[in-house]
Amino acid sequence: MQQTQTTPNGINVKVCGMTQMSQIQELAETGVQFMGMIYYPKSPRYVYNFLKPENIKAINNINKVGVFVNATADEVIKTIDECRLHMVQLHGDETPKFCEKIADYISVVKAFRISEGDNVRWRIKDYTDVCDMFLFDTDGVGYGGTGKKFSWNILSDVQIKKPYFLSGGIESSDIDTINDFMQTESAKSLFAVDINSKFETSPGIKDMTLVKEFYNNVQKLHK
Ligand SMILES: O=C(O)c1ccccc1N[C@@H]1O[C@H](COP(=O)(O)O)[C@@H](O)[C@H]1O
Repeated sequence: MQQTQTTPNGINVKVCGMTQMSQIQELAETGVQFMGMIYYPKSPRYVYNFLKPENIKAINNINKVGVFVNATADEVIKTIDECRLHMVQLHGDETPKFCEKIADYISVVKAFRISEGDNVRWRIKDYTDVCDMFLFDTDGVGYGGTGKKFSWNILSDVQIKKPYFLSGGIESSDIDTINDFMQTESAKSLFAVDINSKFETSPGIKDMTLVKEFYNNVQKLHK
């Protein structure tokens, strides 16, 4: 079976922090383009607390994104092979050199945890030539999955030359704001929205009714 096709004219959806095989299958059947699994042992969504590599490897009907935080290159590469990942999201303090090394093996999404007042242009500049995509999340305590809302206006006036994921505390009620954002210049390279903790009943367990409703609403949006 083929993994999910991405959306050419609208935007894609990534559901991150998946830990339940039945929910992963439900996502794939719904048509959701990307599902993320957290390979960070300190996260309550650490995927190996729930699933074995051989079970993850067997999933072949949705794009599988592995989320890592300051892992070694050996760990990342071993996991790519063990779980047959399609993409990795580097969500820690990885250097451009590290991203470049991993990009020799697989598509790399570099995540930036951004605070108010950050110079986004400066933060991304050394990564543009060594990554495939970017992801923008909110800075906060810990590395991610905090549910803290990202201020999308931080991206205005920044020319982002890579397709990017918008992330950080996105919830169902954001659909109109996403629509408005999609009409702006900043959304030219917007590739996907990334949802996580705001769609959970507990860490790693998604409210699938809420997820499907959000996905269906996003499919109706166009730039
Ligand atoms: O979800 C986690 O536990 C996590 C841990 C470490 C790094 C990243 C993590 N998740 C990523 O965080 C963003 C935002 O999530 P939220 O919407 O604020 O809950 C999301 O992209 C996940 O990929």
